[in-house]
Order: sequence, then C-alpha cells, then structure tokens
Amino acid sequence: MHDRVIDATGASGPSCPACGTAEPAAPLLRVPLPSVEDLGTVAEARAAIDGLDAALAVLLERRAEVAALVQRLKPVGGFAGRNPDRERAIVDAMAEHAPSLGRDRLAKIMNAVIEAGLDAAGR
Ligand SMILES: O=C(O)C(=O)C[C@]1(C(=O)O)C=C[C@@H](O)C=C1
Repeated sequence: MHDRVIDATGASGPSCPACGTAEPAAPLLRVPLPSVEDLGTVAEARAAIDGLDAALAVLLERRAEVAALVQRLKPVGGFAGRNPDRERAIVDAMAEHAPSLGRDRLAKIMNAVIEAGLDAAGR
C-alpha cells in the first residue's frame, strides 16, 4: 500500500489507521529514483534525466516560493539581506546528502539557486 518514500525532512504525521504506517504531514513529491546500473542506453539515460529534471523543477519552484516568504518576513530581505553563514550551513547540510558531488560543486549550484530565488522574489 505504501511505496518507499524518501522524506529528507523526517517530518511525519499521524499513522494510517489500516496498517499503522506513518502518513506524511504534507503532500510528498514522489519521483522514480533510477539506478545508474539499470540504464543501458542513451535513450534510457535521457528519459531518467527528464524525470529527475521534472522533479527538480517542482522543487526549485517551491523552494523559490518559500525563500520569497523569508524575504518578506525578515527585517532586511532581498539581495541586501544575504546571509553567508546561513548559505554555508545550507551547503554543509546538503553535502551530507550528496557526498559524491562534493561541497564546492554544491556551493556553486546553491549560489545559483539562491540568486535565482532572490531574483524571482524581487519581481
Ligand atoms: O534564510 C534566509 O535568510 C533567506 O533569505 C533564504 C536564503 C535561501 O534562499 O535559502 C536566501 C538568501 C540568504 O542569503 C540565505 C538563504
């Protein structure tokens, strides 16, 4: 009944009355997580990339929406309110989830993500 769900937040809500499995507190984004070993052709690998990119797009859009909320809530928002300590902490936490990418690559990616979010929030 319950698919394997990777919940990076660890958040969970009440249990399913039928089987006792914890139900998510909020809607979960479910996405096929392909194993590289299962992909044998360019077409298969591209299809896997397309699925992952679709999930990334949904996550990036929602992240930008939440980051825009932070800009409205904190005393100085936007590019003027950039917080390098917080950005470092974000990258450090993400590096734990993606050790093979490495902290420096993640820092570049997250710098672009954060700047795009601030740009979108300013519109
Ligand atoms: O946490 C904040 O203070 C934010 O403004 C959000 C955010 C982010 O997108 O995660 C954006 C800019 C800051 O430099 C740090 C983090």
